[in-house]
Amino acid sequence: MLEKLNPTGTLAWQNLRDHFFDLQFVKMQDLFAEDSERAQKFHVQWNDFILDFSKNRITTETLKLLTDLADEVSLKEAIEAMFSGKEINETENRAVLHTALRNQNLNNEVSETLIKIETFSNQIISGELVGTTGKPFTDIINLGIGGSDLGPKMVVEALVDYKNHLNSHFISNIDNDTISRKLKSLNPETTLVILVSKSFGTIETLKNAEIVRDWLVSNGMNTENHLVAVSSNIEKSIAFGINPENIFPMWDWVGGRFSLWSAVGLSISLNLGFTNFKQLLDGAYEMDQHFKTTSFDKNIPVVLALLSIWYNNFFGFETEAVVPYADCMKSVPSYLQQVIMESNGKNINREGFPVNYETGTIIWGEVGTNSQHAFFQLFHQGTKIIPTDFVGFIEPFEKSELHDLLMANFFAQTEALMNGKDGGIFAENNANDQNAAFKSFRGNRPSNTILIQKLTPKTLGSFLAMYEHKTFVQGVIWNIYSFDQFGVEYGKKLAENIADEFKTGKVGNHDSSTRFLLETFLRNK
Ligand SMILES: O=P(O)(O)OC[C@H]1O[C@H](O)[C@H](O)[C@@H](O)[C@@H]1O
Repeated sequence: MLEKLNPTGTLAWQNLRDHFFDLQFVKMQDLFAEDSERAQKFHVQWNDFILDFSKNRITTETLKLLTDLADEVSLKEAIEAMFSGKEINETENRAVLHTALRNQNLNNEVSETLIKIETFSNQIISGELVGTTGKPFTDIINLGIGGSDLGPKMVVEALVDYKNHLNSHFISNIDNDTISRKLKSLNPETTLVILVSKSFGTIETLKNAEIVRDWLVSNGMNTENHLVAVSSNIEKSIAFGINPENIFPMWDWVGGRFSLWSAVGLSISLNLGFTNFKQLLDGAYEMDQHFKTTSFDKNIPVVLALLSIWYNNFFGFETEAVVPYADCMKSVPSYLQQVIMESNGKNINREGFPVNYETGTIIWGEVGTNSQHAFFQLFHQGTKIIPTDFVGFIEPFEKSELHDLLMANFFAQTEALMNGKDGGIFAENNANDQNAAFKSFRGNRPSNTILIQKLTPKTLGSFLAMYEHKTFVQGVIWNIYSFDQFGVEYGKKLAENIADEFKTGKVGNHDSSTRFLLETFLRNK
């Protein structure tokens, strides 16, 4: 399957370590001054994308050594193993084939499901399929959590300009106040509910589903007309009362956090129309081809992954940020948190031993310019360095001068982070200002600029696949399994035990802190 190679034992890693000692204090300002071709050397132009990665603490030698590392850990073979459906999710004995969902030449069940999604979406959007009382649907609730929520929610929000008349609602958490507030605002006659759960065993989704089912029934609705499910567990979906006709399948070879391309994206297709959903898949497919066939030094996901490894494993920068300059992309950071941190938050290598190097990066972010007015102070002058992906679009959905102002900020930030101001606190020209030390900053703070022509279903598809593949590359290099999530599952189990204790009112065997808290909760509720 995937090779089991400790990356720190490779020749490339040793070379990178030596190279790091030479480069650790290098200033990007000097690298730019020395080489007028730097931006030319360190950028990739592909389809509607430009990745400018020249504002990083790298030289040509760094990129060479990083791609050597990718070669030495057999990244090329790993990519082929994933795309060809080998069981690279070895801890769960599963293939990892979300890429097959965007390649319709491959798989019959995928094409059949796509046709089912298309037909159903058209019938709901046109009003051909109606609720129990004969009224067309106006509102769609997506009930799911984690990968069954974050992806579709983020896409529907990001592509708001492509949305049709249907109102979309996403309910994920088991917060009674949220769901009851939401249901009070909706008309059951015109509400369609999609239960999305790969396992059909996630307590949050099942509890919320029961509440919504009761709401429909108590309002005289026939649930067959209002409830559909997306799940790989057909039996449990039927047992819950979903008409088999209304079940959209998914498969164990699609991980939850990679599932928006499957029927989990049904709410995308309903809210944006099937044609746009298909465009999203096509964009991802094109990124898949780029990832599969392009040499590593020009391969966008690979370059992003290698840079992130350079900072995480050699400079020791623990977190990285993503800052999209488009309000509608505000859920992108939380979506990426699941993709990246659930995948690579692992400390056991593929041989089953603890790793002795850093793995999963911490990803966070917020839209620009809002983030500039919130946490960018620390980016510019804090003691920590946060490598940041700046994501911006050349064209807005509607032409406007306001967009130029937004993008002026976008470019200004990466420039300021790299160049700094007044040459740092010891610069001579600061001598006459007693506050000079506070006002100057050293710069040399790395960023990637991801400049995309326009936010469309297609470019969004490519953009999301780009981060999926970045995550995959990092897992391969770190010699960890990126496609299981046993940590999350353990937390679910403990919550179930405590919920049982609440039912009996008896606190079981816990550490003294947990016991104290549970007893206090039970006493005061
Ligand atoms: O789709 P479901 O089976 O309900 O799972 C929903 C979520 O559950 C857990 O949190 C997993 O760690 C996620 O990867 C998954 O997306």
